[in-house]
Amino acid sequence: MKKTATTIRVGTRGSRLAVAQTELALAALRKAHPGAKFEVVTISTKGDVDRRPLFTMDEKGIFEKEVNEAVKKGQVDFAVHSLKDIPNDLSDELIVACIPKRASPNDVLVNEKGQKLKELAAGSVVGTSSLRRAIQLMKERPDISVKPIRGNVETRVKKVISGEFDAVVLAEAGLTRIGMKDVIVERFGVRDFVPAPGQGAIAIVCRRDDKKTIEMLRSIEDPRSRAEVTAERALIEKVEGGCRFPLGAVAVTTKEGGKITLYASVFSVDGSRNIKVRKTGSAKNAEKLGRSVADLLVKQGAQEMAEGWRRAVEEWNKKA
Ligand SMILES: NCc1[nH]cc(CCC(=O)O)c1CC(=O)O
Repeated sequence: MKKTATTIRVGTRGSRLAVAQTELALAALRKAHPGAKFEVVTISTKGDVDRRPLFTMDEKGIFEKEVNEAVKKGQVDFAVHSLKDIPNDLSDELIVACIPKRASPNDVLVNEKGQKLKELAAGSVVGTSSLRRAIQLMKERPDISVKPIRGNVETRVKKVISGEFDAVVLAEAGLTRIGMKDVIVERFGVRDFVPAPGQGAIAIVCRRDDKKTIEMLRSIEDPRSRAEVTAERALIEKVEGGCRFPLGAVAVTTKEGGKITLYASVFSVDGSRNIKVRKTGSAKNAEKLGRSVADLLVKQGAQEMAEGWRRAVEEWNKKA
């Protein structure tokens, strides 16, 4: 009798972006494993009813955690996430088994009128819930008003179209993946407007002891992307955990390959101080590069800045 292939269950959040990313990963996996059968299991989480926290970022990854729980329990074989949304301290039973080829890490400005950041009228209301984006916007344009915005990517775009916001800042990767890149007006350079660590990368999480799945996922691993995000995440590991702190970090593989340059940027609460660091190192030792850039940041006072943010965020949360 013909043996039927077992179906591999794939967990994802239900947002349009999460589903699109899962389909992208599956398209690559199907190519590498033509015989394999996949079933997408949408795990609806609290995050999908529009409850992402605002500026607090305290609960980073809570919704992704729910999906990872399903992996742990064996309800699904692996889960597909935005790397940027999953915390460094993954549960011991789980691993990031695969980083597929990363999309652009850049942030972009979205609005209806085709206005670049420089061209927005004074007093324009720009939406973002990221401290990192907010502080970089305010530094460029102290005369605009940066306000928190809720909702998933398409909701945020709708809020610009409806006129509730004059513009929003989003990740180019997310907009592109859900087929909405035509609303992009301006693409910020990663050295001027430093993205979040891991931005643009997809992480596939599975059980550490599931050798078969790990092996299969390895077929779509992109070593360059892995090295880049490893450097970025090693950096946040060493600088105050990264939460509640507007830390930008992006690693860029050099043209010749083999080496990566890691750019990092942190701001003080009032935006008056900005520490920017850059270092190039071997892609083979990406973790070491991340740690050494962290050391450079700390030497220049990043830890004191982080403490300032911790206090400020506590105050905001009390008021919220
Ligand atoms: N926090 C939400 C989130 N998580 C991943 C993306 C986009 C894709 C990515 O950054 O990899 C977004 C939206 C955004 O930041 O615009």
